[in-house]
Amino acid sequence: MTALSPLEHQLPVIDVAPLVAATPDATALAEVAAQIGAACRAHGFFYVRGHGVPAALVERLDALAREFFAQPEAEKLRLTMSAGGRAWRGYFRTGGELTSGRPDWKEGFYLGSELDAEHALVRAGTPLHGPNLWPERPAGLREAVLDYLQAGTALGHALMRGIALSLALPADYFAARYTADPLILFRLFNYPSRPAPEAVQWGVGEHTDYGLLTLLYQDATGGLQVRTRAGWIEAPPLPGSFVCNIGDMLDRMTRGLYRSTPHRVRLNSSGRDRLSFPLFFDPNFFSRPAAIEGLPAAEDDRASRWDGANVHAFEGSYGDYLLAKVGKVFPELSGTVLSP
Ligand SMILES: O=C(O)CCC(=O)C(=O)O
Ligand SMILES: [Fe+2]
Repeated sequence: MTALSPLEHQLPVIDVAPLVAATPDATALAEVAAQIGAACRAHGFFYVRGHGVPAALVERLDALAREFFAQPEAEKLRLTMSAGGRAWRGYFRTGGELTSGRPDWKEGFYLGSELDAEHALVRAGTPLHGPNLWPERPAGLREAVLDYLQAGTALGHALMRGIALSLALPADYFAARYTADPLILFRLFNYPSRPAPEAVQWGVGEHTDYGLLTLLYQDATGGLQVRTRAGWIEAPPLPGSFVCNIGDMLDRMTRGLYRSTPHRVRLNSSGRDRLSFPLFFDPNFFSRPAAIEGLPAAEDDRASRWDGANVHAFEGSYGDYLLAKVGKVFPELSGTVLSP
């Protein structure tokens, strides 16, 4: 593995304004699609700007999330994730998530599309679907999260149009098959600056994301690292942008052409909290992600994958894939959640 590079932006920065525009310009669209295609083939990671998510909304959510995490742990634990049942919503404390088999040094508040208790999927006990758990304080958090989910989901749809065009597919290729009703999961993370126990080496250990796209807001602290083909590089914060990365299902659908790229987060020793908010834009829970026709066969990359999985070979729905992963990450809950 080559040495880490200095803190500079090595990943491409793509202005996606033509994709989110109400009346897109065909030439500009083709140019953005080409940039997205090149970034996905080379890295599976890129920054997006011109995305249309208002800066004021992001700042509001950052301030409210900071206020939430600053509360005493006992207060946060009132919304503990175990109480959230199958919906996988709520708070888990620092050390409560095991991304790659070891505790991560972060605390998190786990959210997703807001479905009320009467929704048919919730009544049927569908895992990962349900009402969010909302704290009493800060009072504005619910509204800010819901606004952000709406804006982030719209951006996810726009980027998927760009990804379809970059593969010479119709712009609605993914929407027509997988994302008319996408699975949206969202987290507020805080990586505290306090020292971790010796056994804990990462804020988040090496992993890939499970679905289609992840849209990540990170504050000004830094710490995200990406494993490119040439070795680990930093993905430092770039104000006003989101980091976008490809998940396992897009790797599967493109037969490995668009790589689900491993990444991790350093321990935070900056002296202040590091906040990050990943929004996971994923295929519908019941859909069965299939390879796009006409692409060359995928290489078997199991040996180089963090989890040894073969994303090209599993059978079943996206929900099946996700539940198998999630049960490993939160062992405390797997018994309750995975039982019928
Ligand atoms: O916090 C970050 O910067 C990245 C988090 C992440 O990789 C994830 O939640 O999948
Ligand atoms: Fe991730």
